[in-house]
Amino acid sequence: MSGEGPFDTIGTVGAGAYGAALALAAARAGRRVLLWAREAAAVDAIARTRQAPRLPGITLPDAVRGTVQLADLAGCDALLITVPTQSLRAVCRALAPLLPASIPVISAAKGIERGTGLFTTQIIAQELPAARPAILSGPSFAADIGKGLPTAVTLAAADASLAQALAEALSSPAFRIYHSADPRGVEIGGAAKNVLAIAAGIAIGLGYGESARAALVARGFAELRRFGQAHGAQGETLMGLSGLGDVVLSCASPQSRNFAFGLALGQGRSVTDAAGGALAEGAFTAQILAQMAQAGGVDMPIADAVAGIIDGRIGVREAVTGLLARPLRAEGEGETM
Ligand SMILES: NC(=O)C1=CN([C@@H]2O[C@H](COP(=O)(O)OP(=O)(O)OC[C@H]3O[C@@H](n4cnc5c(N)ncnc54)[C@H](O)[C@@H]3O)[C@@H](O)[C@H]2O)C=CC1
Ligand SMILES: O=C(CO)COP(=O)(O)O
Repeated sequence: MSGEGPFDTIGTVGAGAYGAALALAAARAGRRVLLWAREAAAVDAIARTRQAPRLPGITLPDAVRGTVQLADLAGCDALLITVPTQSLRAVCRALAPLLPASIPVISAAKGIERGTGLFTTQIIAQELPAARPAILSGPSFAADIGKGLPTAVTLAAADASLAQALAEALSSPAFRIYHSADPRGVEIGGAAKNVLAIAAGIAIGLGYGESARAALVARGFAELRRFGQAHGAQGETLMGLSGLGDVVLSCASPQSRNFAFGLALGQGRSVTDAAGGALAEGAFTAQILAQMAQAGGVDMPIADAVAGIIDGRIGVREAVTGLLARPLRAEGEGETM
């Protein structure tokens, strides 16, 4: 026993696809859930139909209650924040005067903040200095969680006993949460895999085939590991669910919005309409990831190519030609993990 908890009531902040899915997962784990949404229409829909608008066809149990009042979250034992990375700071700032000290605040966003280069647990630490930040990440489509399909993710916090207690409180038979004391490793995997998924989508959209995709995924994962190593991530974290696991899922499935965004780019759609209104976190992270890599002397040609395409610095075919023209070298050169 860790002495943490009990985590009877969980607040989920953001009622998009993943917020609704994690609210449902927490309810299946036996928690009461308060689901905060910015949009009153989402809360109304949940009350009337028991369905969240962004997770259609999935019934939320009565243990999940919606609210538009941020202050209602003050009574929760832990929070799960599921708003996009670039909105996380604003949401934490609004929560700051409301939350009790030491409350665990778990980010489920997968990205890096533009302008600061901060990971999501660092944003939480800055804006909610009395809270205890954690991160939940790993291969898990909201729709799969919603349907109760088997899913496994990692929950990490600097305090290992907190990570374990939260993982136990939120796990259920079909939603298995492994725990870790390496939040940086977990959040790097989630952020970088989105950029790699865009690259994989581009390769398929261009018609380059499955062999090219496999090569890109393997070389992309080598980049992710180099970046992780430079930022103090543990090798086993990067090789685990939140790193390799999510790279495999997101680079292989058109269900991934990041992959679908890349696919549309490869098929000739413009950056402005390739996402089709869906959230592709990698489009917001690519540039800052490439900048951080460059500043730290980490070679990340695939992330750099994706950033160049999104910034309009380089065309899709030109970017791929550039990758293919790189000098051949020994596999594993410069990698020690
Ligand atoms: N959908 C999925 O399968 C998964 C999503 N994630 C991550 O979860 C995060 C959210 O993704 P989704 O829920 O899928 O996106 P979504 O687009 O379905 O929903 C995002 C929600 O955030 C809310 N929001 C945005 N800015 C806000 C702000 N400033 N204040 C308050 N609310 C705000 C929106 O109203 C919306 O309800 C992303 O970082 C994503 O990478 C992680 C794993 C799986
Ligand atoms: O992170 C995810 C699966 O683990 C969801 O991927 P997308 O955000 O690309 O849809």
